[in-house]
Amino acid sequence: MYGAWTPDQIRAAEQKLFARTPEPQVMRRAAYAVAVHTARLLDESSGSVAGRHATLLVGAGNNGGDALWAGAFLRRRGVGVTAVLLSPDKAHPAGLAALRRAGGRVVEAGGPSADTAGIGAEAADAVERADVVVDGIVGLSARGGLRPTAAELVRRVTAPVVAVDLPSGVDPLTGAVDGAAVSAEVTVTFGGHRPCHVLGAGVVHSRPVEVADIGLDDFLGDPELYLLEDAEVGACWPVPSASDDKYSQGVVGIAAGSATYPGAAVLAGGAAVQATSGMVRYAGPAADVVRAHWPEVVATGSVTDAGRVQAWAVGPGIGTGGSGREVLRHVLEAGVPVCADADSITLLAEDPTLWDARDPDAPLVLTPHAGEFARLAGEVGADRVSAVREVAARFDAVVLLKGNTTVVAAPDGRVLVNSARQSWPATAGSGDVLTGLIGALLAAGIDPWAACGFASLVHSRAALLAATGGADADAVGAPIGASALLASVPDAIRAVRAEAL
Ligand SMILES: NC(=O)C1=CN([C@@H]2O[C@H](COP(=O)(O)OP(=O)(O)OC[C@H]3O[C@@H](n4cnc5c(N)ncnc54)[C@H](OP(=O)(O)O)[C@@H]3O)[C@@H](O)[C@H]2O)[C@@H](O)CC1
Ligand SMILES: [K+]
Repeated sequence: MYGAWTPDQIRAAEQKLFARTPEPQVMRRAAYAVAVHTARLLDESSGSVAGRHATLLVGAGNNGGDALWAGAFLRRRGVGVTAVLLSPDKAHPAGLAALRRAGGRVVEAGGPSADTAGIGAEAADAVERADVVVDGIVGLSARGGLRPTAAELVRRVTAPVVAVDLPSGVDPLTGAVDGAAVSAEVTVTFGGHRPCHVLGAGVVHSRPVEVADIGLDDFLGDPELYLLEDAEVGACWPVPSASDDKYSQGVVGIAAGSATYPGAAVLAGGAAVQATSGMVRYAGPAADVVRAHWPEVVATGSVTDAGRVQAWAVGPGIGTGGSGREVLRHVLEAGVPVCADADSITLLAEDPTLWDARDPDAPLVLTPHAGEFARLAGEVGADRVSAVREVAARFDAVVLLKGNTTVVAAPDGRVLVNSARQSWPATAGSGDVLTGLIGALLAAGIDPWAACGFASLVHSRAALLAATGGADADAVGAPIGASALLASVPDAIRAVRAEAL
């Protein structure tokens, strides 16, 4: 598990670090890491370092200071460096002096020669002939979208970009992008990830992210966001031991599907079958169809005669009418962990008396997509993390908000995110598979917050495997349906378990 810290948390840690290590020394360390990664990128993209040209886009604060110092270090490797100053009066004085001492060139972004878009001839030329661009426009103090001159310069960049701390134009806290934003080839950050590296559009704009050690770790404290790694999911994924039988590994009940929509039952039930070796019971009108697809499932027509289970997964395809309502009520009264998805979320939103059926001691997991979330608690908005955290606390439930970045909040405020690295899971029925996975993990006794994290990671890996045939997020893939995703679940589990060895 690793973390991401908010700009406020980073700043608080930074102040403590400065009491131990003088600020200029910290900046030089950060800038040195930027220079190392810039030289590496130059080497990779153009085959050499000395004799190449780096253009620094320099804003008004310390982010620009980092870029200027990095430019000074690059000069020592024989790189030609031009700094383009967006706010000449506010450019970091010590960084500017260091670059000039090292023989770097400094030009203004605008000035008397500016074209109709506000870009001076020298700046336009520096951006055009760069072999690499270092983005020091703005970092942790970014507010709103890029200003016009910065946005125009960014639009003109064609060379690979090293983003300092975060790609300019990406909101540091939410990862949202409003207008132009840098798309980095690599982002070099300091001490730990920022939320924008792991949320929303920020993931695509910043990756891969290199975290440089500048001594900040000692002061960071608990992160705002947690992220799981394949190896720990693999290490914790429940598999049978020598003493296990079908009951000891947890029995999950699937209450999904209908005569009109049997597919939801087949997908959710199939996911539960493949997630663990525990037993799967199905209860609902699609019993025959489920049996035909998954003979190992013990299927009955109604939740009232389903038998004992250690967890329920309820909702996909049950409808929002009276029968769906009674199914949900029965499941909520059962006193075992429940994963409520799809129609059950709509039912909870439309009929608040259903909450009264809930056993307060039994964990509840809600897995809405944005539309279901809006029905339950209003529009998500740009700050998805805060919105999900608030709803988790309000309903005393673990809430998993689906999306390209899945956000999972526990009632105590802990938030876990899973960045899918690609969008292949965005297909009909994919959510039903996720629900089955979570249900099986709940039945196996996994903590609900962790179960959501494990399931969403394996779910996104399965989608990637199904679409591309491998684990490379940048590989060429073909569109998949949920059945293909489901069929890749065992391979995805094997892959994460292999990482744990
Ligand atoms: N903590 C760490 O780990 C370390 C941090 N370090 C570095 O410090 C950086 C933070 O520096 P910082 O606080 O000086 O602010 P920064 O982000 O450079 O912004 C500067 C100014 O830009 C402006 N501006 C705002 N929004 C804008 C927009 N949308 N588009 C254009 N301009 C915009 C606004 O100025 P204004 O023009 O409004 O006066 C703002 O004040 C951090 O990211 C890291 O690189 C390392 O050196 C050491 C280790
Ligand atoms: K930046």
